[in-house]
Amino acid sequence: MVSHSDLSILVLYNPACGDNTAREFFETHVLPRLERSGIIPSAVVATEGVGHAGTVVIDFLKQHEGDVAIVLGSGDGTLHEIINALAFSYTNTTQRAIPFVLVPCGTANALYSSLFTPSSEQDPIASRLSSLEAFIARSKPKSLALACTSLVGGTLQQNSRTVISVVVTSTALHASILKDSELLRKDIPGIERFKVAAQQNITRWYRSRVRLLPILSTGIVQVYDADADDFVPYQGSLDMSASFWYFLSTVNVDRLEPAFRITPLMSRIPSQDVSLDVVVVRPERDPAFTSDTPTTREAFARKTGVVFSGAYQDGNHIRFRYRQDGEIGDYRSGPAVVEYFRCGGWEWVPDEADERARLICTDGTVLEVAKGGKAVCNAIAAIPNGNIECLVYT
Ligand SMILES: Nc1ncnc2c1ncn2[C@@H]1O[C@H](COP(=O)(O)OP(=O)(O)OP(=O)(O)O)[C@@H](O)[C@H]1O
Repeated sequence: MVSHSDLSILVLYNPACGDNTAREFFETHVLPRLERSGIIPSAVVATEGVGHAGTVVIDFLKQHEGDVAIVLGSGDGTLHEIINALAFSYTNTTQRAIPFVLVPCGTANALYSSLFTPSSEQDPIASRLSSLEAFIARSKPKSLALACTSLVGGTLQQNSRTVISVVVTSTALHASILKDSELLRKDIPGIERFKVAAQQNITRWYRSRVRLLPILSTGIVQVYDADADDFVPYQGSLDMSASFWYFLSTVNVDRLEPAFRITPLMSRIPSQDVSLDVVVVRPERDPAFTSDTPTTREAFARKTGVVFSGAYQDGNHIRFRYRQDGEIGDYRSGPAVVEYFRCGGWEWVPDEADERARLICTDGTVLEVAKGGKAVCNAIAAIPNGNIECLVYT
């Protein structure tokens, strides 16, 4: 195992993330803790704006060709920026492993709160230093899975691009929430803004064609079976042409906020393969559905509060089923409200007439599929450029 003195350590924090206290937290807790352990960073840098984190990391890697570690004080967005800079702005010819020490300083910190389950009993400062303590104790870092999404086809050339996410890739309601919540950031800096944006979008449905892609190593798509309380091979059609209320996939995380456990099986039944967990809500599966009208959508929206409540109750929403009259609850039988898949990837082909269906969220950044185009998302184990493996101390 590499000792700390053989590592080049970059300490990097985003002073503008979350509630703007990363600098203070690093000066008061992180840097003194490293010093007390005799660990001397090669550089300590505060990011200066959008994109800066990626530049700093690439410069650091060019200057330090041996083993490195990055102590990162930020939210998920800064990690996302770094990974995308490594994928698309870094010329790399050798295989490299880049371990991150995460210090949660952002708004939601989905990755950190998935890796270190939050507990109200824990000291609030110590609870933010768990990855740092694992690094100091020289624990073995764990590999991060990635999701690679390409926006392809369509007429707008400038929209053809590829993005890598480390937390979430979504369309439908979640992408709408992220788009609208950015406009609320100034007035509502905390995670409350996601709830406000959810209310603004709760009655929307998104028309699209979807194809679920099998896990490469097994050739199958799995679906959660509430009776078995386990994944089983999915026997339904991998192609869906439908209205979607929710369509969201994650890698690495079982929650998007400390208490919002949207893909709980990510941690409860860890995947042995390179895969994504996908949660889908198709309103037309509701036994009470007859036709798509504004009234139907409003009635459905009134019921969906239960789905979100379930996600906040330790991810219980994945057990919910429809009663014959369309009521949603933890019933013993009936169609699943949330379809929960584990697969190798997915394709999303938005209906050309449905503008909002073209939104794709990758780790909080909202992109748009060109009219007539599609998004293709695949789980990958490492950044393809030079095969860079990203790891995290846990
Ligand atoms: N000095 C800076 N001033 C303003 N913005 C910055 C600065 N440094 C970095 N940024 C930008 O801040 C954005 C938000 O950072 P980050 O995602 O880490 O925090 P967050 O949004 O508060 O948390 P989370 O992603 O967990 O919700 C990033 O997109 C990054 O480009």
